Amino acid sequence: MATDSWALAVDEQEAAAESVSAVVKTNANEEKTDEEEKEDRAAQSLLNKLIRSNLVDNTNQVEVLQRDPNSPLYSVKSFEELRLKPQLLQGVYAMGFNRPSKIQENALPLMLAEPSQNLIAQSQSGTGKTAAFVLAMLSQVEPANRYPQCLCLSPTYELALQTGKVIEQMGKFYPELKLAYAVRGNKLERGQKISEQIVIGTPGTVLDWCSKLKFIDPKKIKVFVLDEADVMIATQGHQDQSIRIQRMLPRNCQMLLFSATFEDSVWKFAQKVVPDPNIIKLKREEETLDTIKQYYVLCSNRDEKFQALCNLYGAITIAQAMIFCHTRKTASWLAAELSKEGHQVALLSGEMMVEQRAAVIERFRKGKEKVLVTTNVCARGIDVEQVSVVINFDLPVDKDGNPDNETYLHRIGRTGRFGKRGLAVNMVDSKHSMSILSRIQEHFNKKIERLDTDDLDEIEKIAN
Ligand SMILES: Nc1ncnc2c1ncn2[C@@H]1O[C@H](COP(=O)(O)OP(=O)(O)OP(=O)(O)O)[C@@H](O)[C@H]1O
Repeated sequence: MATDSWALAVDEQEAAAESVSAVVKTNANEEKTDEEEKEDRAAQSLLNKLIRSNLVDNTNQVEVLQRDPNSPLYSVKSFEELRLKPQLLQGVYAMGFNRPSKIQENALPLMLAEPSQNLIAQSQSGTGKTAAFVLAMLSQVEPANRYPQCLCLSPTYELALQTGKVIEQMGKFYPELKLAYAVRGNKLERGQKISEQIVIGTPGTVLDWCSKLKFIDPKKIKVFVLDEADVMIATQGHQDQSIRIQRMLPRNCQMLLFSATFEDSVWKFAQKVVPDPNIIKLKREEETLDTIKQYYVLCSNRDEKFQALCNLYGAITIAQAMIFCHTRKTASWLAAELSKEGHQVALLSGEMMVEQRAAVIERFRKGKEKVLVTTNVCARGIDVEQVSVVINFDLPVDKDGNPDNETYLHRIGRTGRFGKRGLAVNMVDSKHSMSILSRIQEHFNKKIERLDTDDLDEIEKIAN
């Protein structure tokens, strides 16, 4: 154990603490993990929405499986071709959209077809799913009718608000159109009926409003949207509630389900809530290590790692860099030490509120800081395109201490589109982390070269 790294020791301490509480409260702990996972994914999703300034392009193939082979699906190249109502077209252009995104050009003709079609659609975050289903809802709603006709489920209050904003923006040329939020804390008087035409909310409250409290007549719903299905199913409760809501809707109600990822569990859930679906899948772009120069630096402890990082600092700050640590504690420590050395660094940490995190990322994106210190959990799913240097202050490992190859690839890989050159430096400070590095190297079959940070010529070499 003496040769093991500090990070490992921290890991072990944390794991030990976790197992103690697990023994004390097994069931509660399981629920908490579930809840934490949901919060983590929901926060991530919200963060992406807050920091996203435009559409994420995707050059990969779209897979379309149509329910009715006799109605060929052709994708549209312009919003005009969709024959949207004039107010909606106005709304779309007012938002600055010139043409449909890939998922929109495939999904919209299907969602707007007569008779109505059900759809399960998967496409990575930021590709225009929200705008797609908002257009579908707004196309079907009849503003003159003062009762809920479209129902949209979101995993959290904050995500519901974000979708609500899109509905408001896109529907702004329909002055009579109103939106209600079915979220905890939004209390209505008993016996009241909702007059808003679109209701967006979280499953628990929507279920109460449809059944117990009868604020909504589910039989009048024409379009049912289940957004962020992958985030939604991270909580068992949400799945059951969504299914119960779906069962109350009329048979001819259009059911639409959207998800950024499509693991088996999402697929199973999707099939339960969307009968006879058409399916559209847009694959995520593959990341590769082909254009990345990978190095490792051999150290014997955390202080040496810090020293090596300081030696490298001039070279890495030619571009923007992200430094990954295993724990929040290390990240905070490192950011503080770098600041003491006079370096301007930003810290992105799990303790921060989502809004604070979004602000940190925004500043970094604008180049206000050149170095961002963070942990993996925090940075998962965040694409900061201009980052070309990644330092693994701690190598990515899974819960069992094995190499986490997927995270390694995600941290330093590049998609075809951003195929610029990049640099990755891995800090190794024990036999254990050396063995992790070897396994990562073997897994990707890509050589990771040794770098001596005391050798100025070598540092010069990597900087160019
Ligand atoms: N056709 C378009 N043209 C230009 N911008 C668009 C278009 N459609 C959507 N956008 C913009 O692109 C960004 C991402 O879109 P959107 O939020 O709909 O993606 P999403 O796939 O729903 O993401 P998530 O999975 O995070 O919910 C938003 O800022 C949105 O305003």
